[in-house]
Amino acid sequence: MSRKTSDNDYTLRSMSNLMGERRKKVSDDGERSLIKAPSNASLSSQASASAPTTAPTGASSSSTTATAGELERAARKQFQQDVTPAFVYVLAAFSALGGFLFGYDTGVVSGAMLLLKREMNLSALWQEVLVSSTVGAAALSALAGGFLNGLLGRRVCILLASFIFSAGGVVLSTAPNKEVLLVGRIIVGLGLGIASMTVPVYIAESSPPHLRGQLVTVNTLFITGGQFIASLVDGAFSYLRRDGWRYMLGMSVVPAVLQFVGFLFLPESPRWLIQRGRTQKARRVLSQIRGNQNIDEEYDSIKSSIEEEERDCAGGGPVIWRMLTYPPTRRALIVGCGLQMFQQLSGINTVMYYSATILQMSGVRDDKLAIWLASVTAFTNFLFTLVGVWLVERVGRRRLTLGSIVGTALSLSLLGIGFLLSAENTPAVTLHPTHPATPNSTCTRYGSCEPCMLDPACGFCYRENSTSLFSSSCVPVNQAITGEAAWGRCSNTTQMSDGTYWAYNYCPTSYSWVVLLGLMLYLACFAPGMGPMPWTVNSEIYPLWARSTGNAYSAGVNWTFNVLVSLTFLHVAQSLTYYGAFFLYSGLALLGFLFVFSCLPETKGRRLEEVESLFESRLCTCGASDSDEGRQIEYIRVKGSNYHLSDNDASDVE
Ligand SMILES: O[C@H]1[C@H](O)[C@@H](O)[C@H](O)[C@@H](O)[C@H]1O
Repeated sequence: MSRKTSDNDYTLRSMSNLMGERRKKVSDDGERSLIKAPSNASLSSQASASAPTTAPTGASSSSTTATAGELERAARKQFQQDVTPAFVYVLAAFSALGGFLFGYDTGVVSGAMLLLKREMNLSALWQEVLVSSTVGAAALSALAGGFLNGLLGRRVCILLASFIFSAGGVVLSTAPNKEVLLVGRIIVGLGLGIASMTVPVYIAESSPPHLRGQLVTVNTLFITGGQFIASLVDGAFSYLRRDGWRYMLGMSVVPAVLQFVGFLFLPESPRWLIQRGRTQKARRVLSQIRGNQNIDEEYDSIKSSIEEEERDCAGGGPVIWRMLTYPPTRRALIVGCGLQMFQQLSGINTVMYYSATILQMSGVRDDKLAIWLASVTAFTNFLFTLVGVWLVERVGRRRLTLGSIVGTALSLSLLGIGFLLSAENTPAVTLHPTHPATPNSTCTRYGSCEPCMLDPACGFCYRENSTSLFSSSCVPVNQAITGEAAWGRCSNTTQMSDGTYWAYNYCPTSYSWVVLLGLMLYLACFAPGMGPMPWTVNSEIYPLWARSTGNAYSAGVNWTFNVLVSLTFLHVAQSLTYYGAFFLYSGLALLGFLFVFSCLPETKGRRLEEVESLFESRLCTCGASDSDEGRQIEYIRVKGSNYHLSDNDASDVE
């Protein structure tokens, strides 16, 4: 608690220990020279210096010149080879199957719904209920997951989640009617909530500090990978005349069973074991996941930090109450929940959900092709999450998130501009037919495509020749099949042989390239930072006693805003237009930037036990109040430490 440790201190200390113990051979310009291990301080200072450094050589008389960066890189590489057994990667990969299921189950439903609504004759309300029931159930079970994690441990919770996923998959694929489908979707949501909050915590607690960010970010890579695979499965099974949705929804059983079996053999988190007093087991697990590294230092540090926590946080009341009344954890919770909220407010799931519509706007009018091309969007999200995995330990969480959210805000504005240009140049309605079947239809009132498209009850029916649109009308939609008009020229299919088209949810435009560019830029900016960092940061900012509760609440916030944003998107677009909606999300992302800028400290390279101290600093002003400062100083006194309130003011508190 009272440790004042610089970034990477642990990693560098361990590196220099290794180097000191064994005098590593480091290859430089093809010449092998024995480099004397620098002390921790000198390694740190060398690392910060940019001038070339002459590395003192031991046996060799020739001196080798290496920059501090090269030295650090070589030492880091050697260190990582020595202390990162393959087991940690296996453990992270099996855990991240939870992320895969998260992505698959949230992604597959849009394609499944296209088939289901036809086969089961689902009303719009039932479709909405089936989609959002999973996300709603996930929000609730994420909250319950906090309690279960503390009680049963991370491993049992992951086993439970994969069991629930498997059961949900079986129910969905065999459902005889929509009521059973709803039960299946709720079951899957219960698994999702538990997995989404447990997996990042489990990976973070098992990883060595220098890999933690990367391995937790792999979980988000699996989420976006799951969404991508789901889009391919949707495309493939959309050709089946009957029961395609059963395969789409049922396929999730495969990764769920794989994860369940894998976790029968994987160990519990060593931190949870120590907290529960199962110290022998914890030591065995630590040795297993740290390979040939000496685990004493890490074990002692976790243990003493838990003992301190138990002493200081012995006060009663539920964990969430203790978190809210203790300034460092309150600030951490605000940062964690705020990040998750802004992730969803930046509109990722509207972009993912409406990518088919956006693609249609760009001229892809064939439904099947639009479904296939939507997988290009999902793939872009996946690809750029990979960039995040690569960057997280290089540039750190804070800079990655800040850069990502600025880019996200700008590309959302570009999307807004694309929609604005399309709206300004929207084609006029030239014909105003009526039909006795829909006497009170609002569709006949509209003079152009834009307002017609924004009304969910109407669609735009138009004929196109090579240069312009002519004979266009706004007609009511067939509520059972939104791909068709209720009557008239466009009532049989979306594209007629004479060049007549039915556009539902979009308008023909020549500015679609701006929208497409905005979409690609959006994903390229969002996916490396704002996509994974909320999950990664949340897995590391809470002390052990508050970790599962903190993650439960922040995951709950993520799911709640997910359902809020995706359910309200069409209504927001209706009242503000599409461009208004995207400008709104852009503004919200800018607010998110201010929030991240003032609240998110850098956690890269620190041991989990050290991260709490970052939220004791006055520099992190989120959630601080005047009375807190007194409490905080008192708290530091109780610890009897010389802890610096912040690195900058360097004033010790006795
Ligand atoms: O981090 C993930 C990821 O960005 C997904 O693409 C998105 O669908 C989820 O809502 C989000 O939590």
